[in-house]
Amino acid sequence: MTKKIAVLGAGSWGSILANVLVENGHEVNLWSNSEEQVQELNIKHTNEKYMPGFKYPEELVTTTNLKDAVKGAVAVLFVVPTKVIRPVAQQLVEVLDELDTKPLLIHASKGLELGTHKRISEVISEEISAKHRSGMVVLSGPSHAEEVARKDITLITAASDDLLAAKKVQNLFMNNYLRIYTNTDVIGVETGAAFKNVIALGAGALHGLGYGDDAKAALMTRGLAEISRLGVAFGADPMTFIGLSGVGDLIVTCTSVHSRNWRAGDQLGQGKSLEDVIKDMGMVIEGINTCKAAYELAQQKDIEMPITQAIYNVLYNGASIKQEISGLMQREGKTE
Ligand SMILES: NC(=O)C1=CN([C@@H]2O[C@H](COP(=O)(O)OP(=O)(O)OC[C@H]3O[C@@H](n4cnc5c(N)ncnc54)[C@H](OP(=O)(O)O)[C@@H]3O)[C@@H](O)[C@H]2O)C=CC1
Ligand SMILES: O=C(CO)COP(=O)(O)O
Repeated sequence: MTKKIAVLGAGSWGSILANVLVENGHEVNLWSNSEEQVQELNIKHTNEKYMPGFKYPEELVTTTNLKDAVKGAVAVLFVVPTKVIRPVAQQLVEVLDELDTKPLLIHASKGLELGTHKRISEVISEEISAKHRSGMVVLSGPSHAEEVARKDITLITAASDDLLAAKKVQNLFMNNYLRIYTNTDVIGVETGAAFKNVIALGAGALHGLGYGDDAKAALMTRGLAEISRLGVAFGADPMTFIGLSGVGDLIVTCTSVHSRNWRAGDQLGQGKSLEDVIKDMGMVIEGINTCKAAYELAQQKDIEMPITQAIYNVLYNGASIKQEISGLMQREGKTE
């Protein structure tokens, strides 16, 4: 049955998830913060900055008016960078109050809020109370917009404390190339999604420096140990980290040329400055802020996270990547 859905964020992932929903027969309003992008999407049905060469369906409606986008929507999907989740939620709650509606809220972003270290669903729930929403679901897992755009096979997770709400999201998004699994470990799914971006920066850096597959496997394996350690300290179920939003997303982000985090690390490894990497990427590199949040949390909770600390030193203290790798290798011998 056709449902009206609002998608907030017209970047690579937001616009492609909106495309999936249109293909699944839903009425979709995509909210953008740029009048120029709205014109491009509504008239030419393209989004050259974020998804070059892709043709969007004519049925997709893009607008800068949040109220128009949300009016009548049974679900609202956040797909904006983590750093603007709170201000966007603050804008949305005003509109929901005015419209007096209570949609299902979904988010597909990956990160932790800087400063508070809160998970994205926590930030949204803080700004939009139960009075203005009918549920909160996290959509996450190994998925690059570029591959979903060409209908490659992709499997992801819909996580919620409320299994019925997760099942609704499963039904909205599932089709013959996108398969959704439900999950009730929201903390595990969100922390796995956030922290894998930090390790992906490291995987890219190893590639940029010319290291091989042994080093990549080592980083991913010991990186997963750090992700699980910190996630469990948040209250996650350790088993979640061997699922799609854990090792699944770690694999795709540490090995794919589509990953902005991997590409950023690769360029750092080749000697480009962080400032230039950010400027030239033109898209969000979530791992940079998440690394700071993860580093601070590890310090606060006294959790051993040597790889995260090394990446933090490179990003925030101007340390040399080679020296950090050497420091990691010279640590005293450990039991696995
Ligand atoms: N790309 C992917 O394959 C995947 C991405 N994700 C996650 O999805 C989230 C979004 O990523 P992605 O779409 O790739 O990012 P992009 O950098 O491609 O796009 C971000 C979009 O958000 C918009 N935006 C930024 N600030 C605001 C604001 N205040 N109000 C409204 N819109 C705003 C940007 O607009 P502007 O052009 O004005 O900057 C841009 O359209 C991230 O957390 C990412 O980790 C998850 C899975 C896959
Ligand atoms: O989360 C992603 C893949 O699952 C996208 O990763 P990047 O943000 O590094 O492109």
